[in-house]
Amino acid sequence: MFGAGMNAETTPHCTALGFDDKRIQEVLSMLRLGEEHRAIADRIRTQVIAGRADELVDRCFTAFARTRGFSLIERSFGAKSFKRAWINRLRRFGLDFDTKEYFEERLATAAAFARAKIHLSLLHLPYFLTQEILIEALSEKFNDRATTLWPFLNAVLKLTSLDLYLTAEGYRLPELDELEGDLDKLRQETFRLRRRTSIDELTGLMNYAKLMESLEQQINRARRRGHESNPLCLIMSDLDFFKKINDTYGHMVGDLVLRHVAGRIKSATRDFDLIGRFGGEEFVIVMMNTDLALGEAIAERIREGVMKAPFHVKQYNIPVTLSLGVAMLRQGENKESLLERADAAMYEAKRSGRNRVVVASDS
Ligand SMILES: Nc1nc2c(ncn2[C@@H]2O[C@H](COP(=O)(O)OP(=O)(O)OP(=O)(O)O)[C@@H](O)[C@H]2O)c(=O)[nH]1
Repeated sequence: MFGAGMNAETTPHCTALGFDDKRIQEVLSMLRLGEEHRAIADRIRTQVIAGRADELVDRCFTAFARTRGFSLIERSFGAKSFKRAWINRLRRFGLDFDTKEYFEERLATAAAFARAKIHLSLLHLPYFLTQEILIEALSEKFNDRATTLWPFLNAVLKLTSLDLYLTAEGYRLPELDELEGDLDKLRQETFRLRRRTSIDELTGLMNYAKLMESLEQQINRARRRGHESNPLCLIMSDLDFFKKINDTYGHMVGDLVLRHVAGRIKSATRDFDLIGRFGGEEFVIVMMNTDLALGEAIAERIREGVMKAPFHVKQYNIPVTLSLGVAMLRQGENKESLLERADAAMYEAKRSGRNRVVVASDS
């Protein structure tokens, strides 16, 4: 609202528009407003405005209230309170113009008007009218004695310029809000897209692309740090006779089974192991700082975790087992070769009866 009171402790509009102490000083020096204007503004308040603020505003308020667009001010802020605020602001003319609070009040007022979609020129008008009132009142008081009058007129012009400048700045705030809102939406969209491109929607595990990217990164890391001290193991696991589950209970139940299996694999592994859905009913686990013996133990734990109890899906109890192949990264080996060896070990587990772990030879 025009001239409404404000909370001196917070200056959010100043902050949003970058009006820190340095920028405030820049603005004041641009307008050549200095210490001497404090004293002049003081004299204007005490010698010209004091006791006459109502009358001075009254002189032009009726005409102002007839301007096109005033009804918008009336609707948004109320004509009476707008007038009262104008009078209060006149009483405080130029008071503490070099403080953050002064800037904040004008910026906040302008932002409120801009948000109410009231045109900037309509808010500029009371400042121009205030300027006119004061020039008239000063001319009357000093009887047009130019040399005495000039410093006062000069202060009135500069302080009005400051108010107009701050008003125009404050009008930018809704635009910034909008930009910030758009940025927020963009961030959310990016986040959503990133999730969609890296997460398997059914199980919440990494999808194939993300899994491959992470595997590549971990292999490079293991290479940099040395295979000996940083062994890397990979498990390829595949549900046994999953086609039968789909055929018996339907594809939707099959999907839920896959989701439950993913959950049990997660519980059987460590927080820092990487788990991904490799394809239909195949899961891959990448384990850093894990040698073949430990890799095998974790694969065993996964197998037992899945087998230990049937999955309750809808009204069915569905037993599921996994076949798993484990391979450890060899010196100079790439991800394709590592995956192939783990896959071959997994097929070996299938061939030799399923529901078991086979370890690929590391030599
Ligand atoms: N419900 C569901 N089924 C899938 C999905 N992806 C693959 N499948 C099914 O998984 C089954 C895999 O069957 P097969 O490759 O013959 O293997 P299996 O029946 O598990 O037998 P073994 O692997 O030899 O033990 C097929 O019926 C696929 O349609 C999926 O996302 N959801």
